[in-house]
Amino acid sequence: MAKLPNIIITGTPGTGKSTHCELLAEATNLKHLSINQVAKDNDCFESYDEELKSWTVDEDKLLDTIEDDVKKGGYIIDWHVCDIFPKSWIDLVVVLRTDNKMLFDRLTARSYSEKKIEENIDAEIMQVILDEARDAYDEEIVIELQSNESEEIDSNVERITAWVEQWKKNNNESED
Ligand SMILES: Nc1ncnc2c1ncn2[C@@H]1O[C@H](COP(=O)(O)OP(=O)(O)O)[C@@H](O)[C@H]1O
Repeated sequence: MAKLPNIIITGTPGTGKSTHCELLAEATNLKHLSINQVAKDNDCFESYDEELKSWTVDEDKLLDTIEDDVKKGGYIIDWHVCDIFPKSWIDLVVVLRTDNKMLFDRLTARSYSEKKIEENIDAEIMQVILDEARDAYDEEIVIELQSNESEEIDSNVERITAWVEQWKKNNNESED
């Protein structure tokens, strides 16, 4: 069977991860793996933060749950945490970035608490996730893409799709 790459689409909540992942899954034959959904379906939650109204994920259990599938390749991993996946699983890391004002509007529309909005906006300003991605993976596989306008969604998806096609050519030569 043809080999397929694994891609992480990451970014602060509201930057457009799930929107990009859905379109990318349609454009390629990779599968969208929403880590929030996997954690819910497999009871990978550890503790609940009342103030932030969010769950902490049991990362070991989560990795055990997805390991056999993801190691085969062909997944688009959708999560705001990017640095827990073993380097050997991952071929490309896309970090989505959004202007603070737009991100504020998107998070407000989600009716997040003031504290949760503030924490996320601060994280975006400090480029926390981009730095985590750069620390965890080789520099050349981490790309930063802007996600402010809807036209950018299309061009980002096109660009990543082209990357997938090239990866497939480079990694399945002997099967042609
Ligand atoms: N590049 C963009 N331009 C315009 N709207 C966007 C863009 N990216 C995301 N959105 C909108 O922002 C909201 C959050 O997007 P979503 O994909 O759910 O983000 P995430 O999965 O990162 O939390 C959605 O309403 C989506 O339509």
